[in-house]
Parts: sequence; structure tokens; C-alpha cells
Amino acid sequence: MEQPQAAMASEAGAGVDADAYRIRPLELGDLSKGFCDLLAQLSPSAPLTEDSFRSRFAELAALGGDHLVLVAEDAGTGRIAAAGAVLVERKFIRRCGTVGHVEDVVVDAAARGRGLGERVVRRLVEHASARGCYKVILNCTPELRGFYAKCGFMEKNVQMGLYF
Ligand SMILES: CC(=O)SCCNC(=O)CCNC(=O)[C@H](O)C(C)(C)COP(=O)(O)OP(=O)(O)OC[C@H]1O[C@@H](n2cnc3c(N)ncnc32)[C@H](O)[C@@H]1OP(=O)(O)O
Repeated sequence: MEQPQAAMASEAGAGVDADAYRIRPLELGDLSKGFCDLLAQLSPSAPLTEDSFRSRFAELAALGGDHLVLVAEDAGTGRIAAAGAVLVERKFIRRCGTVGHVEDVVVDAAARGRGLGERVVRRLVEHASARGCYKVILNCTPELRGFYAKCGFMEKNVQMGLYF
């Protein structure tokens, strides 16, 4: 089962040949295309079993467009070169407004610096906008301020965390 197609719009990131990578929703077959290896560049963790991947994929797919994982597939190699996710939060405030949360953005180390990360983030933002979100927010380390500023974000408030 595939997640719904994100809203398509003009591709950002002039540094990348738009045909070199196909940005699309995550598919079940992406497990064998290096999706989890790519995520390990974001946060090292033990490899996922196929069952775990399928089970989480099904949970997310059931949320429809409220949880979109995008990947960028390298047209030449078929490998997953970048990924990112956006979750749509449904609020009571703001007349039952919705907020997009961008998470888990990563570009393969060999493909960085060519505009692919920006393209993925802009597509996630477009999806949130198309679903009526009044804002999109994310947490990142201070070193990434410049990257997210390039993607159109501005610094606001303070991130707090409590880990278990
Ligand atoms: C909400 C979250 O998920 S936060 C976690 C973010 N992910 C990570 O930290 C994982 C490791 N890092 C990566 O995967 C990548 O380096 C990313 C995703 C941060 C950036 O992806 P890239 O494809 O390399 O970035 P991209 O080439 O699209 O850069 C777009 C612009 O941002 C700039 N930029 C990229 N990284 C940085 C940075 N760390 N600091 C400042 N500017 C940056 C680029 O120079 C470029 O500017 P330009 O258009 O003037 O040339």
C-alpha cells in the first residue's frame, strides 16, 4: 500500500538535475533500496527487520496524507538518496487549524551539497500547505540554521526535550 501522492509543484534546488532524482512517497520496496541505511546517517540504529518495516509502513499508510514520508530515488542506481517526513497535527486552536511538523530529513553523504535536501524539504512544505496547514515547524541543531533558512524557515522560539 502506498501513501497518497504529495502535491506536485515546481522543483526547488537549481543545483540538482531534476531528472537525476525522482522525489516520491515511500514505497514498501524501498527497504531493499537502502532506505534504512540512509536513515542510519541521521541516527545510527540496528537494521530493521522486514516485518518491522512493513508493520510501521502500514501504520503510517493508515494515517493517509497526515503522515507523508518522501524519498528521492537516484534514477541511475535505483537507490534512495534522500528522505524526509511531514506530520500534520490537528489542533483545536486556530479554529481547528492544522500544523505541519517536518522530521527526519537526510541526504546520502555522497549526494549532499547539490540542492537535493532543499528540494525534499520544499516538497514536504508544499504538502503541508496543500493540506491547509497555517505553519510548518521543525527542530534542528544550530549548525543547520543556514540550511533551513535556505528552505524558507525563520528561527522562532526554543526547542525543549525530555527523553526516556
Ligand atoms: C528536521 C530534521 O530532520 S533536522 C536533521 C537534518 N538532517 C541531518 O542533519 C542529517 C545529515 N545532513 C544531511 O543529510 C544534509 O547535509 C542536509 C539534509 C542537512 C542538507 O542536505 P543537502 O542536500 O546537502 O543540502 P542542499 O544542497 O539542498 O543545501 C541547500 C542550501 O543550504 C545550504 N546548506 C546546506 N547545509 C548547510 C549547513 N549545514 N549550514 C548552512 N547552510 C547549509 C547549502 O549551501 C545550499 O545553499 P546554496 O543554495 O546557497 O548553495
